[in-house]
Amino acid sequence: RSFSSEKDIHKDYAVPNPTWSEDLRLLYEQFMKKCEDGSWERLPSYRQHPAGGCSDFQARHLDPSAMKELTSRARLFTRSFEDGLGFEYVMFCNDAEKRVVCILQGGPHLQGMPGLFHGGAILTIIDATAGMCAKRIGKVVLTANLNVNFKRPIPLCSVVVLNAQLEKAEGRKFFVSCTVHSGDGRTLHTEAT
Ligand SMILES: CCCCCC/C=C\CCCCCCCC(=O)SCCNC(=O)CCNC(=O)[C@H](O)C(C)(C)COP(=O)(O)OP(=O)(O)OC[C@H]1O[C@@H](n2cnc3c(N)ncnc32)[C@H](O)[C@@H]1OP(=O)(O)O
Repeated sequence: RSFSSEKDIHKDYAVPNPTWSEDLRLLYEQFMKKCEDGSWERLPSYRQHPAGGCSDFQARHLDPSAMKELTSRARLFTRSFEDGLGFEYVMFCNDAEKRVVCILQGGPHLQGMPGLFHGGAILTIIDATAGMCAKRIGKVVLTANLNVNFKRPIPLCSVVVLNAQLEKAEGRKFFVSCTVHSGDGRTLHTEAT
């Protein structure tokens, strides 16, 4: 049985839904404004992304017969929650500045310590944002190394802003830094490379 209907799999989830808080909506509108002159671009997001450009990689790492069966059931991890319960987010990229920003509201199913965002969930969205920043340049990217400093806990269901910046490219290696700030920009919660 597939986990999602065809309709859900092909829906773009990087748009507001009724579970979004006022804070997330406001940030979304601010970034959509920045997209108007073409410097920033909103990145659509699906439960299953097409494997375009990955076929060589898949052939090298995956068993083709298992792959066929898996494909119908697979979902992007960050899009595998019901609306409002997990990661509610939208990414925006600025290719000239080699930056990707992710605005995120972490839902109640991402709890670690009571009332706080789970550290693994924070790492997940950092990995996805920094990975997307590298993927704007590389075709297929894998994380080789992820260093993180958790500076201040993130209250569950609050809104945060991730800022990923490509620092340098060395052959096929990309070095990306990423910070997580509170929605109002006052608190640095996490920094990673
Ligand atoms: C088109 C599809 C769209 C899909 C939907 C889009 C949605 C999101 C967008 C992207 C988001 C992605 C974010 C998620 C990314 C992940 O989490 S991937 C999963 C976790 N990672 C892995 O499973 C990787 C496992 N590791 C490997 O496969 C390999 O180790 C490697 C590929 C990383 C490297 O191996 P290899 O290719 O054999 O290279 P090496 O010769 O070993 O090394 C090359 C250079 O890299 C340096 N290096 C290797 N490992 C590390 C490390 N851990 N730390 C630092 N540096 C490392 C190594 O020293 C070599 O450097 P030099 O060339 O010698 O300078």
